[in-house]
Amino acid sequence: MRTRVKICGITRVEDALAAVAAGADAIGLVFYAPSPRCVSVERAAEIAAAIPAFVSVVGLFVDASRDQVEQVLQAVPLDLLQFHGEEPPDYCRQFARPYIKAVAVREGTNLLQYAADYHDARGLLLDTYHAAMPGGTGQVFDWGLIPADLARPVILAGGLQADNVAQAIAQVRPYAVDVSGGVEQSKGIKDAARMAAFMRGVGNASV
Ligand SMILES: O=C(O)c1ccccc1NCC(=O)[C@H](O)[C@H](O)COP(=O)(O)O
Repeated sequence: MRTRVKICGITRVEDALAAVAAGADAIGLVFYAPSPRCVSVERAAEIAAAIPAFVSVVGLFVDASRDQVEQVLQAVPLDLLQFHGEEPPDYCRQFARPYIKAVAVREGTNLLQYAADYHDARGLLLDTYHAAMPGGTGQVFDWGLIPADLARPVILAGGLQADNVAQAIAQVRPYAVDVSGGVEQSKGIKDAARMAAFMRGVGNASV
């Protein structure tokens, strides 16, 4: 099965359409005010309305209040929620949407325990730990820290780009890969040629 691809941090309709044209399976919308990739609810609704059938729209939150998530859900037809902070399992499963849980990985992170705790997550998104940033770091982590027998689908993130994604897929064999900074021309502005090159990199992976 081809490795699925999510392109995260989309802020413009034209970038969303370019991601779809390049072959992305999902796009991510960031609802986290400190991020340079944060979108308003109005902009998110506009982007989501432009996405054709069979491409998923994922809403990313970082330790948001329940009310904030519900307000977004009322205005934006999200297919999936991505929780990118310290949200506990009961928080993640209270919404009428499936979710994926991001984990900031570093030496000592017990991924087997995360897989058990978030047993109903549709995937664990493994991203690079950074003391000051919850995500979008542009940095790779040590893929050797990922156990081979993780009980949830692995979505690999962190510093992926066209020239390392095939190696990442060959080594980790994730269900999906997630990219943001590696396909941008500047923060929040995607680059159509880089997205296409990234998709070619995924296609070149031997698994
Ligand atoms: O993108 C952000 O600014 C961001 C801010 C806070 C939490 C999460 C955020 N992004 C999540 C992601 O898009 C993933 O972490 C991303 O795929 C990995 O980013 P990158 O290393 O730039 O590819």
